[in-house]
Amino acid sequence: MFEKLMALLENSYSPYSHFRVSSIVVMKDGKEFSGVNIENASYGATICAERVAIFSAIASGYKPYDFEKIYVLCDSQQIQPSCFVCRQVMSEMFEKDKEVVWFSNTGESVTYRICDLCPYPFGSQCLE
Ligand SMILES: O=c1ccn([C@H]2C[C@H](O)[C@@H](CO)O2)c(=O)[nH]1
Ligand SMILES: [Zn+2]
Repeated sequence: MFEKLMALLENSYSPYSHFRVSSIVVMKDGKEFSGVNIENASYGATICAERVAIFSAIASGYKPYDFEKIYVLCDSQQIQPSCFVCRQVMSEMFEKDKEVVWFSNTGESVTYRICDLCPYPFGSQCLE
């Protein structure tokens, strides 16, 4: 997975931050979807790699809880965390015991459960 994520970094469109991120989601049926961060001159229009990967799976017809695991690589020697917008999206799409793996560009990784990264999530129950 680390090698795939490193190769995927080449697709990152990050001319403003020069901070490249790649992500791969693995579905319960084994299918994989890729994402990279895609920036914009209107900075707020930027989207993170994690959400591109997750939304790509949804656009292909997958549903919430079809997701098994998400891998993320930041092009940094230190392991970097996903932002809280991505965590919010993960918490809606993944069951709470599923795992997120964050890699540095040296191949080091840490693994967390979604429920530990999103301890008090805003969810559909809040809208009832
Ligand atoms: O969870 C995150 C946080 C940031 N980025 C990207 C967005 C932007 O292009 C760059 C700097 O914030 O990193 C991600 O891809 N995922
Ligand atoms: Zn994010």
